[in-house]
Amino acid sequence: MTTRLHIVKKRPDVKPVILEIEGLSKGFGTNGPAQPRVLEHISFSARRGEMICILGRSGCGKSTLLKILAGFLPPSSGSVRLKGRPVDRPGPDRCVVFQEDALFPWLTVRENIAFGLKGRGMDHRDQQREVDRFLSLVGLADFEDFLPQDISGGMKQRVSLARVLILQPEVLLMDEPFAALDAQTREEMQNLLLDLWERLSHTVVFVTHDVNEAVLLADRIILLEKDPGRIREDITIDLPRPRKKESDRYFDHCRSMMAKINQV
Ligand SMILES: Nc1ncnc2c1ncn2[C@@H]1O[C@H](COP(=O)(O)OP(=O)(O)OP(=O)(O)O)[C@@H](O)[C@H]1O
Repeated sequence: MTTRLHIVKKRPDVKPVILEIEGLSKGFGTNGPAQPRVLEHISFSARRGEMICILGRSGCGKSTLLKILAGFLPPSSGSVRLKGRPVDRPGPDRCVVFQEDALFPWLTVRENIAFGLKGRGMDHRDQQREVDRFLSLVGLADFEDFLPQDISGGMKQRVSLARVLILQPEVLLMDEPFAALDAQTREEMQNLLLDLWERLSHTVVFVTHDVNEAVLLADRIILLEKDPGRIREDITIDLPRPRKKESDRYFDHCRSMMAKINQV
């Protein structure tokens, strides 16, 4: 008797699309025919758990795009949908981290992280357990009683990350969150973000004008050109993780991306 071996090819682990941006344009002011559009015909989508970097020169509309995704600004035309639902206002399924920290100065590190959980109907003990988990995830367990004024810029950004991730958003929106930090702290924060992203599997849209940062972080880089802000290229970064900044492949990707950004 002969036995047949059926080799079943495993399907690649393709995650569902959760964020869809379609035909999005944005102008400010009167929007008359003479009014230039800041963003034009922006369309892309993000799969669950993807890390997407929006890369472009200053003034190309990166922050405007992020504010529209957050629901802080309406688009002039086009649509944003999250899990099929239109995004037309801020919501708990999207959280934003900005460059400048937005912590409550009168609350301790612990209270800042716990703040968003209030009113969510969570049992007090579960809340405290969750805060402990996030304090430890961002390495601030020993600083829980400190006020923001008594911790460094990098630590403030750790609190900012913890206080939004504890809310378990579908999408984390980040607008040049580490741009104001010194080089070493910035690298620590990039590694922390990657570590948290791998553990928590949220989708990230990260705005930056720093090519090295984009190549380090992104599954895909969406390169924007300016006047008007349009997608020049949607580039998959196929470098294995963890990425090593000293590797030849990382350096080659940065160089090629630098050449692309120099053309926009
Ligand atoms: N509320 C507003 N009213 C009018 N114009 C605006 C407004 N917000 C942004 N703009 C204009 O839109 C353009 C894009 O701004 P945006 O901040 O989105 O760019 P950016 O790529 O994030 O720049 P940067 O990297 O310098 O932060 C700029 O010309 C800016 O002046």
